[in-house]
Amino acid sequence: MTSAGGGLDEVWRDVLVVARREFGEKAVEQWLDQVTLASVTRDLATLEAPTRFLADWIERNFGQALVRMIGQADPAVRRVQVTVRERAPRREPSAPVEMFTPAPETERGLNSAPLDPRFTFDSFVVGKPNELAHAAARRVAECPDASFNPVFLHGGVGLGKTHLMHAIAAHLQASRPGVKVLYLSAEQFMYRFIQALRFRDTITFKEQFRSVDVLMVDDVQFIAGKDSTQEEFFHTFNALIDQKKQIVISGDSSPDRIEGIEERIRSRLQWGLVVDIHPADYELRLGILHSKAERIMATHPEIVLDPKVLEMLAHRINSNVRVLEGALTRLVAFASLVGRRIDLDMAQECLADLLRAAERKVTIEEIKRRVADHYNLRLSDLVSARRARAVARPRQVAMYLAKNLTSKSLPEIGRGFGGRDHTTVIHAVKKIEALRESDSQLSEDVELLRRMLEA
Ligand SMILES: Nc1ncnc2c1ncn2[C@@H]1O[C@H](COP(=O)(O)OP(=O)(O)OP(=O)(O)O)[C@@H](O)[C@H]1O
Repeated sequence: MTSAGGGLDEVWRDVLVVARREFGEKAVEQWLDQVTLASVTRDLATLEAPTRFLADWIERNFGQALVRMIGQADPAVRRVQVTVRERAPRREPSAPVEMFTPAPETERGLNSAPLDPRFTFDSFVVGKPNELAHAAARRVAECPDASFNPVFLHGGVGLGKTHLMHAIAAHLQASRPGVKVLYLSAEQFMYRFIQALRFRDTITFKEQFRSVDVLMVDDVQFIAGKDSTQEEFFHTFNALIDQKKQIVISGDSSPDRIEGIEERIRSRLQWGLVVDIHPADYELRLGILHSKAERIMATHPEIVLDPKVLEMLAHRINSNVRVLEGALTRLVAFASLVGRRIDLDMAQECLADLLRAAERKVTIEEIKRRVADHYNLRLSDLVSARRARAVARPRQVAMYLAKNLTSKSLPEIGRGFGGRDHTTVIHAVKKIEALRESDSQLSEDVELLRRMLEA
């Protein structure tokens, strides 16, 4: 028989007809449809499959049957080998820039989501709240030897998780171009998985994911409640861990707090190093603002910025870094449009809505919940008539916080605590103010609660 040409195609078509009868439509569709008969030389039939995984699988599981089936057309055939089909020249995996460019849908290669060039270690400001997360990220970026596996970064919205993930990927890309890094969001993981299901190409999907050296999945909470995606993620995760490949994952809360995630995944996510990015404190917020302002000034020398504005922003906007950054960007845009110097007046005027929203953020309900949690009380205790110290003191703390962290009036606060009179609220506020001077434990509790509520 010839080594190429129409004869081979016909033989293969006949083989598929027989295979359909023997193995069923589904098996043929899933495995053999992707294969071609490339040559028959003496007793050896050579098939070509698109991937190594598929080639091995077919040789192992269908080899004997295929010898028999091809043998019906050419009785000389005694052996079958399945090789990997050469594709059109692909991107060289070691070409760093290319690795991070999104690929066309049709391409079978493995591509990271694009990285934001601004998200590097150089531009990441380190402070107490994020120093552990930063150290873990640096460690993986400099030495992805899976000694902590997986590394799980978690924290609230806009605190720098994605920034650190991109920084790791960018660092690896620059320093170890031979290492295959795949960075993508959990949503993209799901999308690719669904595409693979749709085009009945889950084998390629599996093979691609299992061939990376470093897998980075951002916002893993996205797969919560999505059963098949979780299942697939679980298998990918295990396969990579078994091969000692580094995995880095980020989520909006620690693995034990992500709802809707299977227990076995939760426990796997906790295997390695779980690090928390805490909300930025005043110093870190100010540091980040200074760093961003310096970068802006470097490219906009015409902008004049009063340093007091940065202090005011760091003080008043404590929701998250993204909002803080947005405020600065808005100021700069405004200043360059109207040609004004950025001082306190201008900032208050330009950011009035944002500053008001930042103040309104904490609610009495949240305060009560946090305080009840902290002191191990029921929410109803805080609005009850009970006067025992174990309940009355936390209630006073909650009122004090409501006075300081919300713009509610004293009567409104009183109403929020079981319809108490505004004089009770004044008493509570004064009491806690005085106790903060003398009782360090109470002072620490209040500070901790304040920080948690402002985060
Ligand atoms: N320590 C930091 N130093 C400099 N910039 C920071 C820092 N932390 C956060 N940022 C900036 O804040 C913005 C939000 O950060 P990022 O997108 O990484 O947040 P995230 O934690 O991934 O949020 P989300 O949960 O919404 O995905 C980014 O522009 C990022 O550069």
